Amino acid sequence: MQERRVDVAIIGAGSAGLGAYSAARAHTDSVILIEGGPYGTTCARVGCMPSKLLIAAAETAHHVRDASAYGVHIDGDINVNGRDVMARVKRERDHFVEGVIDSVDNIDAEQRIRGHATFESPDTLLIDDHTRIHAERIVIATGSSPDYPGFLKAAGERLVTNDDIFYWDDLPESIAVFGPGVVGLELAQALSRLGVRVRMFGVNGTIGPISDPDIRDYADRYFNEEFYLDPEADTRNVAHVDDRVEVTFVERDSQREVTERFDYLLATTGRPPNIKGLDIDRACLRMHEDLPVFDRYTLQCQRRDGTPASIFIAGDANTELPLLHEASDEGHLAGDNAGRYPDIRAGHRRSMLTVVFTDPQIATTGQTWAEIEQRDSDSYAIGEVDFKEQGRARVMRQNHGLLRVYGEQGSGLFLGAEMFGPQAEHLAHLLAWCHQQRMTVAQMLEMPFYHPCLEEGLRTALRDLNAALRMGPAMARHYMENGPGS
Ligand SMILES: Cc1cc2nc3c(=O)[nH]c(=O)nc-3n(C[C@H](O)[C@H](O)[C@H](O)COP(=O)(O)OP(=O)(O)OC[C@H]3O[C@@H](n4cnc5c(N)ncnc54)[C@H](O)[C@@H]3O)c2cc1C
Ligand SMILES: NC(=O)c1ccc[n+]([C@@H]2O[C@H](COP(=O)([O-])OP(=O)(O)OC[C@H]3O[C@@H](n4cnc5c(N)ncnc54)[C@H](O)[C@@H]3O)[C@@H](O)[C@H]2O)c1
Repeated sequence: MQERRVDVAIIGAGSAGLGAYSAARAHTDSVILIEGGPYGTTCARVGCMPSKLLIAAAETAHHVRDASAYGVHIDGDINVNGRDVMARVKRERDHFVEGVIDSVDNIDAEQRIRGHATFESPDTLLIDDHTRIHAERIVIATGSSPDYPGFLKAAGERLVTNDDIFYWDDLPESIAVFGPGVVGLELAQALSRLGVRVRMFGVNGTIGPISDPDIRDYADRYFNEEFYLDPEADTRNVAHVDDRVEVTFVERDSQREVTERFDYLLATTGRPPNIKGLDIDRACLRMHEDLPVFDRYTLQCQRRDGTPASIFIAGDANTELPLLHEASDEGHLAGDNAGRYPDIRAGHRRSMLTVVFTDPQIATTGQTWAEIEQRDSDSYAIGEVDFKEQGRARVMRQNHGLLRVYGEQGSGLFLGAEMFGPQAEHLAHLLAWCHQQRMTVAQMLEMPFYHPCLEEGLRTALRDLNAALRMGPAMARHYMENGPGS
């Protein structure tokens, strides 16, 4: 067994771990980055990037199919070639992975090590059975992994997760998707638009990160126009039959028990943090529901007696906001604090922003409806816009969706928003920036709004909210002052 002594050890060379490495290096050369799996990060290999590549192909197929509605007729059959689709997904994915691997290659070989890390004590890590690392400070940046309930294992080899599908050479004919969360919705709609027969099953009625019931119901109706989605499914059986998957379920509308066969069962039922495999009990940390207790501003964990530990936790591993930009921010913060320990600093945390790349997109920012409705009912107000009559959305045949904005009575502060709407990624950024600047709804309405743009829909929702806050005039219907459809 080799023995090493370092100032800072970082477990995991994903997006958070790489950020932690560069921040810790600003304080000391005595840093080691430990990776137990392949280099390349979850985001580039099996996450953000390949999923967006598959969605890009699906959007293209969708636009081509929709072209005749504009009078643009594409003669002949539209042929989605699954092998070509997957070849591009993998080629571009590999390009992104190579970029990450290049940056890892630039790290001094002495400062990185391959192998699975476990705690031997609060300041000692074992790397497989070949190295013992004594580290003054440790950053846990081990990410998360797909997990699924036991009954899905009956699908045998036909059970797949996001770790598998971006290695496919071709598209399947059919797929049953369990879990209408963020991963599931993006993949189910993309596969459906690429011609795959999709059925999607949930358990508790939730759809993605939407907590606002009006938006959830809208999204439920909309997705069901494209593919079968039952967010509260009654699944009776899953079996592996003739090298396919057989799912028996109660069909949503007919309430009949139906048995259908699929090529694959895709489990997108959540991604718990990679904490269990760390022998975390030997780190002697204070735990809550199997996770180390940590401070979100410093990412520092606590010892069992409640005093600060020299262990930090960043990225999906801490489960707070399992998103790429948060993993990267948290990695830098944890690495900086591990480097400067014990003189640690509170880091800047941004306003919450999530985007789901379905069509229409789902986005949330600031406080969610679930947080808002915890308040006294007379302390907030809600404004909304339905995109059905929104001018630019109608021009683009993207006039579907609902945007709801929340504001504080008395102060007029903008509190947050949830939306299911066209190009919501852009509207959500504007709203997140206003939220972080702590703007009032009235201040937001003082900003320029170009015509004809989707942002005019946002202005309608803000005017509606300002009126509900009793800080602006009541909404006028068919108000044409700002141009048609605004
Ligand atoms: C299909 C999919 C689509 C996504 N799309 C988006 C998106 O569009 N936008 C967005 O913001 N986010 C998206 N995400 C989420 C985003 O990918 C993650 O939040 C982000 O990659 C987390 O980074 P991380 O560094 O915490 O984890 P990772 O990148 O997973 O890094 C953790 C690393 O730790 C290693 N490791 C684990 N345990 C050990 C151990 N004991 N010893 C040594 N090494 C270990 C792992 O091998 C891994 O390399 C998506 C996720 C998925 C699955
Ligand atoms: N666009 C993005 O930013 C993006 C894309 C993908 C993933 N991510 C990140 O990855 C995280 C993990 O995503 P995820 O979709 O794996 O998890 P998730 O927690 O978002 O969704 C899991 C879904 O599975 C459902 N579910 C649980 N048990 C089930 C069962 N037995 N049968 C059917 N459904 C069941 C849950 O109700 C939920 O809807 C997200 O929280 C997100 O932060 C982000």
